[in-house]
Amino acid sequence: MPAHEQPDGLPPELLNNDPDGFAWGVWHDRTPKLIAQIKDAHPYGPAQRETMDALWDEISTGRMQPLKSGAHDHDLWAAWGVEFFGKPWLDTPFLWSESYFYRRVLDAVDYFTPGPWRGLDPFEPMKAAELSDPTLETDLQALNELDLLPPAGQGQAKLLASLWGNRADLGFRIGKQSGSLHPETEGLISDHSAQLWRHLGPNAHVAIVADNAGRELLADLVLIDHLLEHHLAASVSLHLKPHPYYVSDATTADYATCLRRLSQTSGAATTIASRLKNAAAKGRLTIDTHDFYCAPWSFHQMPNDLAARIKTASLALLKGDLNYRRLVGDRTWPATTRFADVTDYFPSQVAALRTLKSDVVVGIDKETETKLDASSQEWRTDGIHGLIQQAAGSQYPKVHQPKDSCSLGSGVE
Ligand SMILES: O=P(O)(O)OC[C@H]1O[C@](O)(CO)[C@@H](O)[C@@H]1O
Repeated sequence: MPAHEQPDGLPPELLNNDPDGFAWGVWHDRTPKLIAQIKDAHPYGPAQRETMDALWDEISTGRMQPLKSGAHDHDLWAAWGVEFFGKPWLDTPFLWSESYFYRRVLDAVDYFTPGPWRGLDPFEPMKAAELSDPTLETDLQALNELDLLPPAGQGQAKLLASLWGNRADLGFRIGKQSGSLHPETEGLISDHSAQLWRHLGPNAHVAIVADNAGRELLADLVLIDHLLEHHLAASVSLHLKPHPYYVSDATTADYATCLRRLSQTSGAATTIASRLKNAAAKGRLTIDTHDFYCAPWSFHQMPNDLAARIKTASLALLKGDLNYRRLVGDRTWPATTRFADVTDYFPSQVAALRTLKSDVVVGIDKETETKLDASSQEWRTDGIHGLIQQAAGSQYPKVHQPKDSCSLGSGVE
């Protein structure tokens, strides 16, 4: 057995404690900056500020603590965190701990606590700033020219816009220069888009598991409209986060805000917004969510009720880096591992649209990997490279089986 493999045949999970790993920079560089930004963003009182500072102390010098005892989901996290609480944050898995960090932020700002701060999205000012960026108006006006292309060309352009919209991720940009943006296909290191389109048609039901609000969600909405308008889907369900997460992840409130923003630009954008509202009114565009979308586990542990809903989709389109980590497992997979091999447990046909922002990647051919490794680019994490991957079907042998689905405790869907 190769040295990097675990006895169950899976490569090890990515942890936080590798100074050369991507997670190291997230904890040492981005996290303190993000905490400072959240404290700046709202007129929080001393208790919330002290709790935020204590969280940073705990991460940087202490051991991981459970949620405060009154939290509605205290027991759930207590069970989920049993092997991690009491350990230094750096000694825990990256996927698990980053998710828990965002839960602790909501705790610190009293997001779920009955009282005046309940329900205030700590990341809202950062999301709002993106929607009022003056360059956004020019980008939305460009939709008018797109209308002049033949439908297939429009579709491909909108698919790529939805992919590259994932570059505009607020959490990821903290502490980074905004890298030079590649036009369209430059930077695309794996492209199964032709295969992806083959799953679509007049009777298709598409589930889009969204990632970020702002520019990315706007691009997703434009793509959804295209699918519905051009008979590439009979219906679309848009899966959003049940509460704020990973800074810019889209919630229902963000969806409503983005639709409003679309309708504020005259021409094609307004037309798209009104068609989408119409599709929502007719039930062709539905919104879905599940607490599991903010759980710290990979999709191998997707609860049965969510899996049953996803299973009705002809194609599930998973957006972004975090959904990709959860789909393939946040592990040290060789980059040449087949995408189909690590995703065939998923309840439906699945495609990933992801800008690479963290270490894990699969489905890259050897030649491309060698070329990228030889370049001076940090191609796995620089937020510039992207992929569109789709498993051709289940003709490959299963590499691993889904684990038991996770329990979300009582009171959850
Ligand atoms: O918004 P996305 O594309 O899911 O990216 C989130 C990524 O950003 C990070 O949080 C880094 O800041 C990654 O750990 C994470 O996978």
